[in-house]
Amino acid sequence: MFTLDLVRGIFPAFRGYSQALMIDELQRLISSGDFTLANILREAVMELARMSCEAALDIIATSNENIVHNSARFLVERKQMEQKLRLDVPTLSDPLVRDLLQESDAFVRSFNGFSAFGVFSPFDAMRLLTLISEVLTHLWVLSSLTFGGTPLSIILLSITASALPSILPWLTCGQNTWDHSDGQLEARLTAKQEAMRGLAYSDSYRPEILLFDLGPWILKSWSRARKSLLGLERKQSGGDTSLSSYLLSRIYLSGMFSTFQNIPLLLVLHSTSTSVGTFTLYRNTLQSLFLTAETLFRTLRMAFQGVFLMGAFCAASALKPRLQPEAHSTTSYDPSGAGMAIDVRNLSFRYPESKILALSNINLSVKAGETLAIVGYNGSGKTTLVNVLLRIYDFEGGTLRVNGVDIRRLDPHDFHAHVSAVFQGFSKFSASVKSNVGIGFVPEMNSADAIDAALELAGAADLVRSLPDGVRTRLDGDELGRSCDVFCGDSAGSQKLHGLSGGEWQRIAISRALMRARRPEVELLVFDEPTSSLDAHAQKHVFDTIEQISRGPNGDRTKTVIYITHRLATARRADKIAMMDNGTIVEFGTHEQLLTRNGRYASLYHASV
Ligand SMILES: Nc1ncnc2c1ncn2[C@@H]1O[C@H](COP(=O)(O)OP(=O)(O)OP(=O)(O)O)[C@@H](O)[C@H]1O
Repeated sequence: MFTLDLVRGIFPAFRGYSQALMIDELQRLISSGDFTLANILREAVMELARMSCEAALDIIATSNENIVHNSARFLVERKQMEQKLRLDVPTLSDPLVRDLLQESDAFVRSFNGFSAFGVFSPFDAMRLLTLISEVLTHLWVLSSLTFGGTPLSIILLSITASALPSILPWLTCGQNTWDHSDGQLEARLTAKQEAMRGLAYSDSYRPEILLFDLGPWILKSWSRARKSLLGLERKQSGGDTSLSSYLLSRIYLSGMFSTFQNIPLLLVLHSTSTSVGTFTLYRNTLQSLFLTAETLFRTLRMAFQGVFLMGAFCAASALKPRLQPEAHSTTSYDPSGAGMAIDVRNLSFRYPESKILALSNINLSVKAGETLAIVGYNGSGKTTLVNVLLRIYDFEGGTLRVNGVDIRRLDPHDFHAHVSAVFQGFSKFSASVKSNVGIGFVPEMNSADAIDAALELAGAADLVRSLPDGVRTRLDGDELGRSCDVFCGDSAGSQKLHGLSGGEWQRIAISRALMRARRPEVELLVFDEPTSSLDAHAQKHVFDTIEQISRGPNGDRTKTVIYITHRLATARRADKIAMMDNGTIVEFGTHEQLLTRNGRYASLYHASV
């Protein structure tokens, strides 16, 4: 590629030189009176042959460059996506990391084309080579002409004529020559690719992406759309057209006609000894030199920015997720078969850039298979606590042990494989019911039986049956999901998005959690206000289901369950209750113990029943 790019830089000067020879030949034919159509045709055929050779070389260089460029683009973009999906919430909360990722993203996007986004990609460095070799050959041609005795008047006339066109582009706007064929497919692929990128970059979806381990699936879907899009772009840029039509398009017929435009001039000057070919070559070379030098200067300026952004990309690639333990201290989750035992001592937590602790002095102990209800006033820290327990956030002080092991020694991916949850701000994707539920357990995402079973357990089966297309009905999701179809295979044409009520969405989210909650390896189920929008019947159904799936075939508890609720009549079903206030657990015990204590829980309970 380096060699081809260097050689391509010589083409323009060579082209000008060849055309000058042709003009000189025409001048000689006219001067000598040997001016026949056959001779003219012979010259034209020779020029055509030269142009064909140049075009053939150009085709090889362009297609070679396209292949290398597209592969590099894909690899760099994929690495960026991979990196983004690997990073956890604490890492992404760091403003320095965010800045670094933004610069790294600018570097990745610079691969989309020369000077796109005003930045410089490594491929522009290749063009730098072409530009340098072009400038050098033009200079060489000019010096050989100048020292070959070209009259001063011709030099001055040439400089004036050459400077004008290089000023003109500043006064005019570029034309958009984008080909809109395949526009629909391109729009769909772009939407899919951007939606997947949106998912990877979204903060609001991140808890579910981490918990349900959606990273590999997002990366795969993005890769598929990206690859197709790159193929389409190649087709649009002429990469897939037939060789003959491409060859014709690369032959500069206009250049050839401009040669013939000189014929009247030749007729006027046929008696003088001045070579019109030399004059044309001089004028064209100067003109090209001006334009190339201008581009070279612009490209060099961008090179500095490019180097800086490449540094950011390398630094971002080396970032390590903060929750990832060091390899030497990592241990794997040891399932108890009876649920997850959780022990929290003096735990504290602070949101990034916050001065006050959101959680302080948290102490609680839940035995394997027990049910814990977390209750308390708004803003008391309930959601924050479960997010720390779910390893979405790291804690600042204290200890958190699961099955007797320090949670900081567990790989978050390993830990999350044993957990299922419904988050308070669960994601609402503008996608089919099937996809919205299926992402709860990606390996069974396409299993109709698994999805039906999850819907049945969550009490959402009747709701889905009443939808126009059953599980294939596309739902009207939240902001990101609404802007485009985020799931591969969901693009059922222009099917209208179907809206759901808050309670109906909640059932979908519960079904999503139940996709994996039933699995034997899952030992902890967390529900953050799972039934806040459900009617009394639906609420009972959900809690009966949770009770049912948390027990094995012989009725023994096999999963620990934690749920947040404002309905204290529901909380009393739990083995233990944690009453939270102002970021800490102020009361902890069974329903009866807390009532006997006649504290804050008792007063809240009496107020609610
Ligand atoms: N991302 C955040 N950054 C900074 N502070 C936050 C953030 N999220 C929550 N907080 C603060 O942490 C405290 C606890 O919030 P949390 O959502 O855990 O309360 P909660 O008990 O779940 O409330 P609710 O019952 O209303 O759901 C609140 O004061 C809240 O403002």
